[in-house]
Amino acid sequence: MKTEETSIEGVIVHDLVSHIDDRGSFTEIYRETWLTGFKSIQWNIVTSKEDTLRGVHVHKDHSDYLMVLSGKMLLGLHDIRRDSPTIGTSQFLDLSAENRRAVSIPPGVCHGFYFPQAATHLYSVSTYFDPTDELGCKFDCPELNLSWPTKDPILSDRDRTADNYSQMLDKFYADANA
Ligand SMILES: Cc1cn([C@H]2C[C@H](O)[C@@H](COP(=O)(O)OP(=O)(O)O[C@H]3O[C@@H](C)C(=O)[C@@H](O)[C@H]3O)O2)c(=O)[nH]c1=O
Repeated sequence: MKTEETSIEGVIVHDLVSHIDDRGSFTEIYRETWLTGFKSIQWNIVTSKEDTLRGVHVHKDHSDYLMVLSGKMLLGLHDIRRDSPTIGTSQFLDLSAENRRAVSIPPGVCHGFYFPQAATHLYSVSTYFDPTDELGCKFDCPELNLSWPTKDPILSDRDRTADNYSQMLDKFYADANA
């Protein structure tokens, strides 16, 4: 397993190694000794229909470690941490069943998951689910500087009626006491 830094401090790409043989493949997806930056205490599996977008969300407490098991995900990232050298930086990463990349996302890095085709992803988190740690904004807020390849994706009610960017920042900094 090889890790790569990204243009956002603390977002790490883990290139997983697949062992392929006549039967299929075998891939280690997590070892406690890998530097995901946090201890995973909850694991989730999520299916999404074609043209679904989840997010954009940001967490004050928990980190995410995610990978795609089938299909593709365009992962949009945007840093709002006041103490980060990469505050304001945005980036897209491509994840797929084929490229076997796992990504660690720390608190304070906004993220949205877009699925151009039906997909299943697996992710772990560093704290148990807490709805009060689920801040976010509308996926197409211009301040995110993320040009999604969709204008009208399938969204949850929460994401469709989410805050605008400045409301999200106000809540994040108030909640984070940053
Ligand atoms: C996140 C979560 C949701 N749920 C429930 C709540 C709800 O009924 C259903 C769907 O939840 P949501 O609509 O919040 O799922 P979703 O919009 O996919 O939320 C996720 O989005 C991505 C972008 C992230 O950043 C994740 O951390 C998480 O916020 O599952 C749990 O039971 N446990 C959990 O850990």
